[in-house]
Amino acid sequence: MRPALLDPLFASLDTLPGVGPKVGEFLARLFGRESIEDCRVVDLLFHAPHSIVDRRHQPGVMNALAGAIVTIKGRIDRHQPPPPGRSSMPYRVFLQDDTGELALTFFKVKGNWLEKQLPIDDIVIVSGKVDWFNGRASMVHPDLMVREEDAETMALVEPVYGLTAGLSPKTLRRTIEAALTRIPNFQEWLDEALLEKQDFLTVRDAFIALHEPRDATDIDPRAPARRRLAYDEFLAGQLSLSLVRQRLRILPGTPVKATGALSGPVISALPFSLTGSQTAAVADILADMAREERMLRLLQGDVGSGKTAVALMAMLAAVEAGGQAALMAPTEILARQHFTTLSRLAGPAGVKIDVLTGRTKSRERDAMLERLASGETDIVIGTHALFQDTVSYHRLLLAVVDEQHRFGVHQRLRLTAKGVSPHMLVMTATPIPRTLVLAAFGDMDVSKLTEKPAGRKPIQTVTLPTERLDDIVERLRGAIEEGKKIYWICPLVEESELSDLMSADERFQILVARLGPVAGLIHGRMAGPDKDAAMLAFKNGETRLLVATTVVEVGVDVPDATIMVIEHAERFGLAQLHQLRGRVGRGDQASSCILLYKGPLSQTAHARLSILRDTEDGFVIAEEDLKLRGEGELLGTRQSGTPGFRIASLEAHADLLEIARKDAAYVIERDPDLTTPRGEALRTLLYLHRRDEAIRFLRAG
Ligand SMILES: Nc1ncnc2c1ncn2[C@@H]1O[C@H](COP(=O)(O)OP(=O)(O)OP(=O)(O)O)[C@@H](O)[C@H]1O
Repeated sequence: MRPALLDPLFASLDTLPGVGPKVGEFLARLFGRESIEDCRVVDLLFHAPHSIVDRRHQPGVMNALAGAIVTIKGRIDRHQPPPPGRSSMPYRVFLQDDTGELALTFFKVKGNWLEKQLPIDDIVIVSGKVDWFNGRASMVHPDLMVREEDAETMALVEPVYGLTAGLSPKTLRRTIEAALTRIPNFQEWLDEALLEKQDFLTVRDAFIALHEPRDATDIDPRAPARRRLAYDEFLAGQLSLSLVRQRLRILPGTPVKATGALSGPVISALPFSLTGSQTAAVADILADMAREERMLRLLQGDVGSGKTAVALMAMLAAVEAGGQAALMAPTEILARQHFTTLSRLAGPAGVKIDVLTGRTKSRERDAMLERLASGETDIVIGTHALFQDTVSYHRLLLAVVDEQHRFGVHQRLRLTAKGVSPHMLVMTATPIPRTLVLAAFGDMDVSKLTEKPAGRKPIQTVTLPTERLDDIVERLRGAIEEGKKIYWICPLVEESELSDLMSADERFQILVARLGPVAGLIHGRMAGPDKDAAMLAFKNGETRLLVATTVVEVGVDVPDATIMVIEHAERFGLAQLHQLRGRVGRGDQASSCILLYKGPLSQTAHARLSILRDTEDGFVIAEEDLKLRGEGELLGTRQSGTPGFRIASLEAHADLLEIARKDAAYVIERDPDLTTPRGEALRTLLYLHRRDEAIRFLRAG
């Protein structure tokens, strides 16, 4: 049971003042959750600021750098409302300081609030982003405007947070401030000696310091508050992994003897022969599965290296031994794609396959659950719906978890907690650095697919500025006429006033207007069946160009798609670009990838794109990504930190990971059921970091 002391932090977000349905929806989107019901107050605490606004530094208008957020104190000189009847023109208020003039620019101004708030000759302090145009400085909708006499009320240093369209910085900050008041006084779960040695803050102080930075050094991952929280995050992860391993040792596995009765015919019907790496991985897996001990193996393979075929061979072995296998995919699209592929490959051999996702209708679902429970179904594919409490298996011998790069042990834990003890194969895309494997999975056996299937041609990658868009569209017209298939990737779905990113919707309209009805559209906010239809139309060739967001990033397999255009490539993380690009070059035709960027590029962004242009080796890319991200440039939405961690970063906190691993081992050895006072406190830690599923394994849980 979760300690009562955590209740205020695990209350739903809408228990915080100012969080209604609208703000709730924005926050859910910010945290990547379906709805506000899935968000807790504690989520806000872990949403760390990525920079600060420092209003102590007031450079003067003429010294303000374009694009920088600056604070300027000056006298209001004059107002320039839009001419009558031209309300779409901006309202400008001119402010002067010793160095020059700044135009405060406002759109859609109603009433006379500006005259009241910024009367002529008043001295005011404004803060916001400065733009330069023809030697004139302007600031569009300042973030802050206060009169000189109210200056004390102004926060001199403010944290800046990642936002989502519609959510204002002010609202988010107010909500986070409210969340901070809910932090209880925790019983310390760290060892006294470690606290002293590392000079760690208490958890409560660390959260407060995280959200109340006093200067830029407080934003650095090495800041004391972040180190404390990162350590806790690693410790919670390592502890829960150790608890699982301890449990795994207790529950024996069932030895699985592959007979070849199914895999034989399936292999001979494959349209290709397995690569050496695939064969070796299959051999490793079958050897593990034949043992009494349960398998816990990681299958790593670069994009397009053919992990699915390996997983299929393992699943067939389970079926041959009279059992069942489950394959859990990270997304609905992928679950359905696996279903189609595996049905095609294994269906003819008489293997019964079902697909179960959150979207499966209740009647169909009931029938499916019955088939699973009776053992009629051999292989079930699905999303996390597979491991809900209502699902019971006849004889589950193997669980394959296709994690791609959503690392975490949660689903695996849930499965083990169901009392079944299948062998476990975890698949991840992109070779990931060893430290990351350790952080995400603990010590696991690893098989790697180092070879690409024969006949693959290198993907020709070019980087081009957005200005070349028209040429590209013309070239695509030619390519479509030749029968080629093209992905066009956009970063966001919605048109946002705050950003100049081209949304998928908007790009789709433009491309249809230019190229005709050959284009399709797919994005995360579409209804499930619409997504399927869009994918299918592209697969079948009814559409030849698929405008997509990153929903196609993981696993999507359309082998005859050969061209990919990625818009705003500079905004994606390297590993993510590698994943995206991996959607082409999956067949024997030559493929190309066009990375469109909007300049000017920062040095890091430039380096990032060059690496991608120069190599297709996922391992090199992953290592470089880790190195480059360290430069503090927060590009890419999900790739901006270490996957699966909210504060901890392997790059900045590798030393802490090692300590946490030892600490966890020490605890488990002496207090395997977490019953000592420290053990009790550590349970709170596990809940706080949502690693509490491990607690169910404890005898006194
Ligand atoms: N040995 C092989 N020879 C030729 N083609 C193969 C071989 N193995 C798999 N393929 C094909 O290569 C493509 C990629 O395989 P698969 O979808 O399993 O990749 P993956 O490793 O899951 O990659 P990603 O992570 O990019 O999705 C598929 O179209 C598959 O049919």
